[in-house]
Amino acid sequence: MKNNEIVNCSLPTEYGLFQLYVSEDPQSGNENIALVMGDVQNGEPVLTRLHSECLTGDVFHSLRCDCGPQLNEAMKMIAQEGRGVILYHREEGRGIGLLNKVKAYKLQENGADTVEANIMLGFDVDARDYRDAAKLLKDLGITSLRLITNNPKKIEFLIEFGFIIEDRIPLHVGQSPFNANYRLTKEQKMGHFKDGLESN
Ligand SMILES: Nc1nc2c(ncn2[C@@H]2O[C@H](COP(=O)(O)OP(=O)(O)OP(=O)(O)O)[C@@H](O)[C@H]2O)c(=O)[nH]1
Ligand SMILES: [Zn+2]
Repeated sequence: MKNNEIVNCSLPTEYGLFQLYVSEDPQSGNENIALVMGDVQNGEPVLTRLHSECLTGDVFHSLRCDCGPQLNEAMKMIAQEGRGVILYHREEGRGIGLLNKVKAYKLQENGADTVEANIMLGFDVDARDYRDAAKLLKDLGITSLRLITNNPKKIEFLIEFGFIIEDRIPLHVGQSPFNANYRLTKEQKMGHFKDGLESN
């Protein structure tokens, strides 16, 4: 089996200097993305954010979700420590893609919650597959993590994939009246940890 090609360059950001790594899966052609700061191969647990792509939140500052502030906060936390990784996982809309996420948003405007909307469209509640992203993390020589998340499924997956999760760090940002139902559904129907879904 052919190995992934991995390229990198430096990426100065508002939060500090990261190294941008991009790998391409030879079978699927999918690109995987990691922003790395500091020495992440020295065996110490690495502060890590496995961030699911959200064009509307990450780029357009949408208040329908909490993704944009979560990404910014995670970059800030990593910059403060001078060490860590953002894995930017390109499975928009919990894996259903942007077009279908917009269909789901439209259904939500007529009363469905995020889970019901996915089901009405014929999708799993959460269609994400983290394997490619986790592979890039392994390729970067990382084995042990302090994971920034409110989602227990990400922890379960990474443990199954062979990582040691030394700690979980909740995120407390991105709350707005526009995403109150979205956060409530994550807590009540998707099992997300409550601590990060409320303001600090
Ligand atoms: N299908 C669908 N996807 C959504 C919706 N709102 C946000 N998303 C996507 O959900 C993903 C983020 O997932 P979340 O459940 O908010 O959070 P998480 O990444 O699982 O957990 P954290 O690590 O705590 O942030 C992004 O890919 C968003 O595009 C929605 O209403 N429907
Ligand atoms: Zn979002």
